[in-house]
Amino acid sequence: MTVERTENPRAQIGVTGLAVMGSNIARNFARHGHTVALHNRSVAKTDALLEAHGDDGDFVRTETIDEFVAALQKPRRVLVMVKAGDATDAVIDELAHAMEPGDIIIDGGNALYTDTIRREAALRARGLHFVGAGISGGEEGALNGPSIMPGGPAESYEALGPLLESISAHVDGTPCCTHIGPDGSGHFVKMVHNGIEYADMQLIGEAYHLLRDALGYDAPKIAEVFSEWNTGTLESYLIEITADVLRQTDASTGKPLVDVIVDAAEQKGTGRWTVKSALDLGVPVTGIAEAVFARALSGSRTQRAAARGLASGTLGDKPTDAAQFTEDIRRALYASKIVAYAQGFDQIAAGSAEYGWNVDRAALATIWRGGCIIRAQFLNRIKEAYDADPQLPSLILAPYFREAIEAGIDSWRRVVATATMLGIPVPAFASSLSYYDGLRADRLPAALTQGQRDFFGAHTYERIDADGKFHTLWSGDRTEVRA
Ligand SMILES: NC(=O)C1=CN([C@@H]2O[C@H](COP(=O)(O)OP(=O)(O)OC[C@H]3O[C@@H](n4cnc5c(N)ncnc54)[C@H](OP(=O)(O)O)[C@@H]3O)[C@@H](O)[C@H]2O)C=CC1
Ligand SMILES: O=C(CO)[C@H](O)[C@H](O)COP(=O)(O)O
Repeated sequence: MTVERTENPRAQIGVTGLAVMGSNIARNFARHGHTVALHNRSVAKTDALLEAHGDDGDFVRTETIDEFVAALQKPRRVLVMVKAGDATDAVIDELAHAMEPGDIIIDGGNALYTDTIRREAALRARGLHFVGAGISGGEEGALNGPSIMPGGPAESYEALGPLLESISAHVDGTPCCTHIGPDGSGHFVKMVHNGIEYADMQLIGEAYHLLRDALGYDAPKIAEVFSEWNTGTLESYLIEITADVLRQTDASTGKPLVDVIVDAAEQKGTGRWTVKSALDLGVPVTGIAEAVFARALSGSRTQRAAARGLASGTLGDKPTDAAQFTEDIRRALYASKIVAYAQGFDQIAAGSAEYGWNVDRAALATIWRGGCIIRAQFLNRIKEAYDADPQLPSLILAPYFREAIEAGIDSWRRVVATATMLGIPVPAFASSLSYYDGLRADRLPAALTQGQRDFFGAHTYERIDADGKFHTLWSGDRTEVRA
């Protein structure tokens, strides 16, 4: 370990923002043999990191931004890991004043992609390279290998890629880091990653709810079910940690921890951003939207307290074959999960087309196989599907996923019907099934919607048997005219 205040530019990378993520990524860089300059607004965090983990590698301690920048080899590379929003702008502004043309600023926080587009343009005008990099993996991933989604100029990736790839997770020898595309693309795909994370967590939550309230299983028993599921097609980080959380006993009460945690889910904003962006792009991300709304409903504590005891209507019988119903839930979870990922990848395709990013969905699935929160066995299947057909209109149409859904469709319907009859809310299971049924429908009721729009607003409609737009003279003689 070298801990010093120096003007010698010997650090290969600087990390500013040494909270949970930044401190662990700094240690990860150091453990991979890179000399790391450390900076944090309050020096206490820098010193705490050096005190506890200075032996991890070669660090350069700095207190001010000028000192920090002076410690870096040229072209200078600084990773910013601070709170998204105003704090990120403040730090970038301070760095930009101290850095020189050709230097690279990487924002590894959960920035809103439109902020990244703005920041990239502003810094480019000053000759600086700006890389908005989505980073996923939480505390453990940051230390041992996250999934990294860097956007920004391609030439920045040439200077940066090997460094970032060295600290990322690796699956089958392939780094979980690749250049995503220009400006805001890296943060856009990280945002959608988090949206999918929300949907996946909500689906797991609904499965847990059904096992608890439809089958009467306690938390340790449900943990066993999730552990068993983690040996099959559902194998994933989120299923694995679900079993761990359910197995945890609360020290003060002796009860399962999950039973003493308040049932009001919080959110920092990336799921909400995903849905807002999907609305703007016109992409139906129903699973993600239901997950965001389910968290909002859970957090509506006053309304929930007032509504407790409202009539349920006549409820149905609980399933009698627990093993069969458990298998139904597993299949419904897998089918719904396929829909959630399909919708997320559709949104990425739409964002990529809108902004001209040319995002490679197979490459993205490849780097999500390890390191990130949504890492899962079935990302290999997603990669294969986009490798086979990069223009695939929907993941659901790829042979593997089509067959997986067909194998689970009867279970999926039973689960949604049973949950409805038992009064157990399953918004993500139900909306995913409705999406699937909507997508495969021969004829949707949208024809009626178009007729109504034409009636009250002369908005016109298309006909199935002729080209062009038409309007019916609803307030006249009701004959049809070409619009
Ligand atoms: N936690 C997680 O699992 C993940 C987080 N992220 C993202 O990574 C980033 C860092 O996350 P995390 O490590 O949790 O830390 P936080 O989001 O809690 O941010 C804390 C850090 O931001 C610094 N900071 C806050 N305001 C300012 C400011 N105005 N000027 C300078 N520095 C400021 C703090 O400095 P000080 O110590 O002086 O207060 C501290 O270093 C965030 O954007 C987050 O969204 C991404 C993936 C996973
Ligand atoms: O980026 C992440 C993982 O990929 C974070 O863990 C994410 O911020 C958690 O989101 P939320 O607090 O909204 O549940």
